[in-house]
Amino acid sequence: MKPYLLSIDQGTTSSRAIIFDQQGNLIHSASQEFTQHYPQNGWVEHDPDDILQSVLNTIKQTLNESGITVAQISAIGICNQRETTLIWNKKTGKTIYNAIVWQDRRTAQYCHELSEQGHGELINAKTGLLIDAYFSATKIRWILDNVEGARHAAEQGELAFGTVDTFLLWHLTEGQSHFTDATNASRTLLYNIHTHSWDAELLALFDIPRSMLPEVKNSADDFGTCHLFGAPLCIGGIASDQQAALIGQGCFTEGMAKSTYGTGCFLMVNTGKLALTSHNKLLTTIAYQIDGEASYAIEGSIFIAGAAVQWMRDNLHLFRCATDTEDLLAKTNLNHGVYFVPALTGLGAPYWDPDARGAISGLTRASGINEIVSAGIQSVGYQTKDLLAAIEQDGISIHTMRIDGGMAANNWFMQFLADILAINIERPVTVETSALGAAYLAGLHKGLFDSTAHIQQLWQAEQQRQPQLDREVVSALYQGWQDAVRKVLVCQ
Ligand SMILES: Nc1ncnc2c1ncn2[C@@H]1O[C@H](COP(=O)(O)OP(=O)(O)O)[C@@H](O)[C@H]1O
Ligand SMILES: O=P(O)(O)OC[C@H](O)CO
Repeated sequence: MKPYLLSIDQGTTSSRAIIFDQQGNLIHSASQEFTQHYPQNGWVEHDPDDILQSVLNTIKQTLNESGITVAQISAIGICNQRETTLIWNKKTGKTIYNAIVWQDRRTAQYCHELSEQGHGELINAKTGLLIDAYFSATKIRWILDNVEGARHAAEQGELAFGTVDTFLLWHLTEGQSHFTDATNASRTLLYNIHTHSWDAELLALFDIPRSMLPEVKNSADDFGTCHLFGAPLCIGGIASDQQAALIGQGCFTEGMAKSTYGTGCFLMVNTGKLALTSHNKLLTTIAYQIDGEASYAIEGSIFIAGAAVQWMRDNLHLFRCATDTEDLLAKTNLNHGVYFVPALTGLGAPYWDPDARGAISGLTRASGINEIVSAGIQSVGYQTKDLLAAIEQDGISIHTMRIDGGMAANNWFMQFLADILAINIERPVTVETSALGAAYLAGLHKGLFDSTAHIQQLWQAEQQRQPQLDREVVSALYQGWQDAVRKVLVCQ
């Protein structure tokens, strides 16, 4: 009997290994943070060894602590921070450069040139994405152009590229599997989301050899076998973390929405079989691919959400622990007039301004720590409202949104979201939704779940919040936010 699923959630700031049962209950988890490297202004890197070791450590820890044996695990699911780019030697498995993280802005100038040259429309039509340093392609190109000998080695077919899923898979299968899934492929700027293939024209544009790229599979598929933990373990599911959260939140029906509040915030709406094109700078992306059939989502991506809380904690030392913010917020009126625009790594959707930088405005002699912290947390709600407005302008209306991620644990924030967005907000019992989504995919592959409808029924609300704040108050607060954002924008 193999009643459990093991999920790996390799995120931006930490790695987690979580064991779930077949009802989607979290049985045991282990997590490990790792170091962020900021070698230059706007650059963000991870040591590939930290990524790998933290994953292996947490798997061992969760197995040891839970007492669950490998023989009781049906399959592994992997979900991962998206877009982050790694390149390694196919023979040795050794990476040739650090992982360039999704937040890294080093290729912003090159992206600007591509836009100036008029490539935006073609790229958007094929990939559903916009030209931005966020995605993998320009990071791959940067490594090939800046690491000595890399381009030559790539042209000789000696190098492999992967997003974090592919990198982990390579090591978990000891070099046997060079695969990714359609959701991860859809974040590279190289994958045609309509023809479901790596796009020759885009590979030529970015000057990236085809031989580096992994084979693209379904999100629930046979990704290989891991022999590292004493007995063979099938790897049966892979999805990028935000798409995995959509799955873990049971958002399989067209129009269902989730928003994940981790380092950044990623709001996704399932658009079913329709790859809807946004006219408001949202992304079109593959939500999941099962049995050869892709479902799509429209997405708004905010680069700094929980990271603003982290920054206020670590750089300004305004509180000791993220959970302390709730007490502080409970004591603070909403109408303090302070706005914090957390453009610490530029602004994502719907502004896409890599050169915008953060600002705190509206300070008076009455302002203090409480007001600044409140402004920081409110900024995540306002940014979500910016996304919701763009989604509505694209013709989609949302009445309920399911939330998850570290910051979703904050009850004050949850109520503020309901108020400022004027929609219902729901939080599930299992907030580790990305890991859960990856586990579900692995379970689907193994036949533990017979359909996505089966998975959808497992979702349970832990808390629901309705809007309470007066509309005029909401409108005045949001107006103040829009004024504050205008002041930091560089690309108008
Ligand atoms: N109670 C809280 N209130 C506000 N923010 C929080 C709270 N708990 C955690 N966070 C924020 O959530 C983030 C961690 O969420 P997580 O989902 O683990 O992120 P990631 O997967 O990006 O590493 C941190 O940036 C942290 O500041
Ligand atoms: O690791 P997270 O949870 O911050 O998610 C990061 C996103 O996948 C970036 O696109």
